Amino acid sequence: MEVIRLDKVSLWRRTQEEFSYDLKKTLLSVLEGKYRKPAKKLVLDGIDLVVEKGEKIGIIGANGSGKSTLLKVISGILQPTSGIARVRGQVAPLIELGAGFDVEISVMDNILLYGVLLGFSRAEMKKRANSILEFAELQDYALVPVKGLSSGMIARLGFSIATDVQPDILILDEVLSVGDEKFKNKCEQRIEKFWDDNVTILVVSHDLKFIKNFCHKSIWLDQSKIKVSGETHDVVAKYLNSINNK
Ligand SMILES: Nc1ncnc2c1ncn2[C@@H]1O[C@H](COP(=O)(O)OP(=O)(O)OP(=O)(O)O)[C@@H](O)[C@H]1O
Repeated sequence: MEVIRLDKVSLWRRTQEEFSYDLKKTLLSVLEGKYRKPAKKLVLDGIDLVVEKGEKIGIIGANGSGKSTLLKVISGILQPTSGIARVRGQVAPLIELGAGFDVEISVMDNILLYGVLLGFSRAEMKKRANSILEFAELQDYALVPVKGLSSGMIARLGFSIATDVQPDILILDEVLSVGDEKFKNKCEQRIEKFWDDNVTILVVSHDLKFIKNFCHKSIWLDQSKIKVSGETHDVVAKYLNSINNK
C-alpha cells in the first residue's frame, strides 16, 4: 500500500537576507531607490517519490542538497510551492529534536503540549507522561522549566515523546547523533524495534554504513533534485563514486 506520494514537488525558500530583515533599513532603501526583493532559492526541484508501507528509505547527499527540507515537506512542516505531497498515516517527525518546546514552561507541560502537536489528546498524554519521563531518564525534572535542561536532555525528551507510540511513518533526521553513548544505544534499540515492525521509515544520514545496513532503498539528492534512486547499494556506490571522482 502506498503511504507517501510526491508529485513534482518544488519549494522555493527565501535566502539568509530575510533573516536580517529590518523595517527601517528596508524603508530607507525604498526611499533611496535601492530596494531589492529578498533573493529566493529553489531548495527542492521537481521531486517525484512513492513510498510503500513498511519500506525503509535512506536519503543521502551533500550538505545543503535538500534532505532535511524534503523530510519537512513529508512531515507537513513545510508546504511545497508547487506540486502535490500526499501522506497517509500518523507521522512522527524526529527532526530538530525539541525545536517545538516552550522553554519557559515545565517538562511535564511540554510533554502535554508536544503531544497535542503530534495529534494526541491531553488526557492521553497525561497517561503516557510517566513512560516518556522514564525513557528520557528525566523523572526528577518533571516540574523543571525546559530552559533548565541541557541540550542533550532536551533531545532525549523530544525523542522519547515522539517515539512513545508506534507511528505509521517515522522520520529520522540525523537523530542518532545526539545524546550520550548510553542514550544512543537505547534510541537505537527503540528504532530497531520499529524497523522490524511494519513502520515506514525515512532516514537522513551521512552515515552510509548505517544506511546500507538498514535501508533497502535510497535516494541521492543533489542540488535540490533526485540524482539517483533505487536499491541502496547501487545508490551509495554511485554517490561515493561521484565524490571520489571530484
Ligand atoms: N529556514 C531556512 N530558510 C531558508 N533557507 C533554508 C532554511 N533551511 C535550509 N535552507 C536552505 O535550503 C537548502 C537545503 O537545506 P537542507 O537543510 O534541506 O539541506 P540538507 O541536505 O539537509 O543539508 P545537511 O546535510 O547540511 O543537513 C540549503 O540551501 C539551505 O541553505
